[in-house]
Amino acid sequence: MESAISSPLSTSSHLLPSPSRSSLGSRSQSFPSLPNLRCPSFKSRCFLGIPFRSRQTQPIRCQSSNQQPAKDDGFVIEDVPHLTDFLSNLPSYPNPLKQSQAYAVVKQTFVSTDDVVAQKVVVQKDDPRGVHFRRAGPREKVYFKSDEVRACIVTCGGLCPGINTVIREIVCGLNYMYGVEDILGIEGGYRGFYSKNTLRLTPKVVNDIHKRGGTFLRTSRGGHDTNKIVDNIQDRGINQVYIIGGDGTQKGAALIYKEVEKRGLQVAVAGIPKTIDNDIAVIDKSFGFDTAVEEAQRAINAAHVEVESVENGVGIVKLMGRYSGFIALYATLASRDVDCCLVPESPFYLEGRGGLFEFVEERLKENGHVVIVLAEGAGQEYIAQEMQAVDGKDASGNKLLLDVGLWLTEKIKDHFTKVQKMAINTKYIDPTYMIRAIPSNASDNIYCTLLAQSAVHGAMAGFSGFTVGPVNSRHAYIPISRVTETQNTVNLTDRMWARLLASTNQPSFLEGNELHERVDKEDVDVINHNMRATSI
Ligand SMILES: Nc1ncnc2c1ncn2[C@@H]1O[C@H](COP(=O)(O)OP(=O)(O)O)[C@@H](O)[C@H]1O
Ligand SMILES: O=P(O)(O)OC[C@H]1O[C@](O)(COP(=O)(O)O)[C@@H](O)[C@@H]1O
Ligand SMILES: [Mg+2]
Repeated sequence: MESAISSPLSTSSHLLPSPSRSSLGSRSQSFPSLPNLRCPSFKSRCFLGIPFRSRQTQPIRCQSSNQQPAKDDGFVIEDVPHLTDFLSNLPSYPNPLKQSQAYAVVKQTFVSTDDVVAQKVVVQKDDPRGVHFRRAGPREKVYFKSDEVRACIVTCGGLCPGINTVIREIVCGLNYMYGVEDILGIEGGYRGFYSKNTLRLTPKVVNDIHKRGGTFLRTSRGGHDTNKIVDNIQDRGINQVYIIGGDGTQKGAALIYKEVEKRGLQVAVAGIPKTIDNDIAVIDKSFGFDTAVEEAQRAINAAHVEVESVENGVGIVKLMGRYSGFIALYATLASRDVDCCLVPESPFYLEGRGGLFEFVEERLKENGHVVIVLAEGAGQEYIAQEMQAVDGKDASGNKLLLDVGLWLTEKIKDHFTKVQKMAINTKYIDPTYMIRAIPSNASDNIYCTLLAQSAVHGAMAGFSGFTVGPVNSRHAYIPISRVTETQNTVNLTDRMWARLLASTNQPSFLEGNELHERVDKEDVDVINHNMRATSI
């Protein structure tokens, strides 16, 4: 690999020529006719004659660079920063992948600088073209010499199947594709930058780690100190930082990027989104989610076997999902043994007509047993009202949740024995840590590989302050702020939730037209948010 990098580079005939970044000629170009459209963080940039939009600006309608009126078709790019935004004279080099045997027969090794991924694929004829993200993948030019790269990897937040695969593939991707040999592991999350020694990572060291659960680099909550971290990055001569973690971690990554930019350092900061809850916005799905849904089947199956074997058996399985009930929803749909699924987005109530107790009673009479799956964030307001618990937080500032599974088990037990005078058999299963701790399955492993490689290509190409992930199945570079400003939640007005209701035939816990009235008034995200906050 090294010799391939240092050998003279030839342009393979199979490579389609793609315009270089500078040939687009518009990164630092201003638009005299549109003086107010400057984007503070990305400067004034243009793509196919259309300025990029930052989060601070409104959607832009513009003229092309030759001052011909551009077609106003509502095309918007939400682009990621590039090192040349603040280091204008940074030299670039031909991508060593040009010499790669693996890519020798690939029709188009490099992603065209013009390629973008549409956020919305279901559209109507007259809709504006909408928001797009830069397509991920290798670029013809890189902004780092391979032997000058000193990369580091850090993992933060809770565990999730697949973290080790991402670590492994970043190391192998950097080494095998780009000939990078200097890769450091930061131990124990963000605080490891300034409180621990680093680990040397090589393909050999990480060879088998994808077969294990957890994180080879260990993790932590809290301890994010931007200045100390960036001081450390600077002191160690690190110039590529790969940060694997959830929404909290990505917020931390954005602060690191901003500080790096402020100090004018040639450091690429790449975020790889991790969350078992699947609550990261914009991307299709987070890694480890499929594995978690699969593993949850074992807990649901165990609950079903238990309650089927006794009289009036009530099985309760609590799954992960602080604010988003995706694991509960998908695990329920996959299982077919679940009678009722409760998620944080959908309020429920226990007593009276249409309530959970009535439903449980009906199912017990009908089948002799019932299985309830609930996400950990479901019904929190309900429990808090009763328990008057103090608002606890973890080291990262996340609200500590009360155990809804235990609470519901007690409530059901109480109701049937004391009020209904009916003997029931409750079985409560909380498989959270058993699920989180397993290695990722085959499809998540492949997904993790793509994420890692996309991150490596992006950093080598000089992008920074970005998160990588699939948008409508195509990997894209997404501004970090886009994945941290909102959370992905189960949309009760989507067909997926209706599919669940149709499959379990559970009550919707919503009075008649209440939901539809709200849909008319507000947009879907607001509804989800309101539903979480509604007291029941
Ligand atoms: N708003 C924030 N700004 C900076 N760092 C943050 C922020 N929120 C969380 N972090 C840091 O990110 C790391 C992981 O956050 P946490 O919420 O525990 O997990 P996750 O990233 O999985 O959501 C912790 O080290 C925490 O200090
Ligand atoms: O007990 P821990 O390690 O703090 O983790 C519990 C939390 O971690 C999660 O599994 C994932 O949370 P993060 O993605 O924020 O790390 C949640 O579902 C759960 O509430
Ligand atoms: Mg989080």
